Amino acid sequence: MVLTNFNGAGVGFGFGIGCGFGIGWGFGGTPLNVLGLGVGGGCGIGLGLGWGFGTAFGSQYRSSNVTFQGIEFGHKEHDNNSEIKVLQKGTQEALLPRSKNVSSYPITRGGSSLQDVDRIHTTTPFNFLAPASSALKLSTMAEPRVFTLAQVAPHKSKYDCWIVINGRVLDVTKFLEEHPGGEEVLIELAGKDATKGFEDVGHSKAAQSLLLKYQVGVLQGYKIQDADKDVPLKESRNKEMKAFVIKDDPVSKYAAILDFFVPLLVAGSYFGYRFLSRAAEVA
Ligand code: HEM
Repeated sequence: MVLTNFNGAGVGFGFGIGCGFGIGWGFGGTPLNVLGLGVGGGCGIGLGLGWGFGTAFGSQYRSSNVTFQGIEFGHKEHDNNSEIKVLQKGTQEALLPRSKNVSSYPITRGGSSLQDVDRIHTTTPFNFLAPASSALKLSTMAEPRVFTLAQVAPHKSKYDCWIVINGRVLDVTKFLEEHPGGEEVLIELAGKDATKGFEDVGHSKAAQSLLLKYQVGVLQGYKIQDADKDVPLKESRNKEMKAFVIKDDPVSKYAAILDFFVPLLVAGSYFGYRFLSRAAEVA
């Protein structure tokens, strides 16, 4: 669970006769479903129930899972049992256990024992996370650009941020703000080999597929397997995602609605009761 602070438009209730200010319950954040303390000013009508608009301040607990292109990113346990499908020359498919790191398949150090491996497909629909365009760019590249660590090292700022993961040289400048783990970790490792950090976190398969999107070359001493030009590359089913979407916890949404209406009901009943008893007295 993650605590999120918000400050958004709110609705407050004021009690009094005539005009007055009230402190009550408010909604804020986007979408307007977050409960917080609201401060509102309003004029009383009739029995003096005042409504006002103000600002709501508060905190909301949300699930730490994030949704990216409609897919929930969790932790590595999510896909521990899944398998990786590796297409080999021709149409034959081979299944490899998940325990092997997907990012190590298409790239091997100093020549490879996986000469027949052409391209990675996953059994989960994560292919489209690395858009076809970038996969195409990589797989059809005659020779990927080769960099030494010394050449990667100068790209170490927030505005020009490269890291190396499993021999892939990645330009993650545009990914910094989107990274669910925060931009700081990436900036800290900018210009360096971040393989250990990346693997220690236990990134999901989806995260590993994302690496392809940011690859600009390979580290000297590593080699990308040739892609099989006969296998057509599928176009991305989804458009490229611009931002992460925080998935709201449905429970807190209902709780917020309940918290909003219960006080309203109580106040309504009280003023209704007073109105009726006064009417009975007059009669
Ligand atoms: C291009 C490289 C990277 C990509 C594409 C990437 C992607 C992601 C994604 C998609 C997540 C969400 C959780 C998941 O699906 O695993 C995540 C979480 C995270 N990443 Fe990365 N990441 C990268 C590099 C790194 C590096 C180098 C570090 C640190 C050394 C790091 C640290 C973290 C942390 C701390 C989290 C949060 C984990 C949590 O919520 O428990 N990431 N990353």
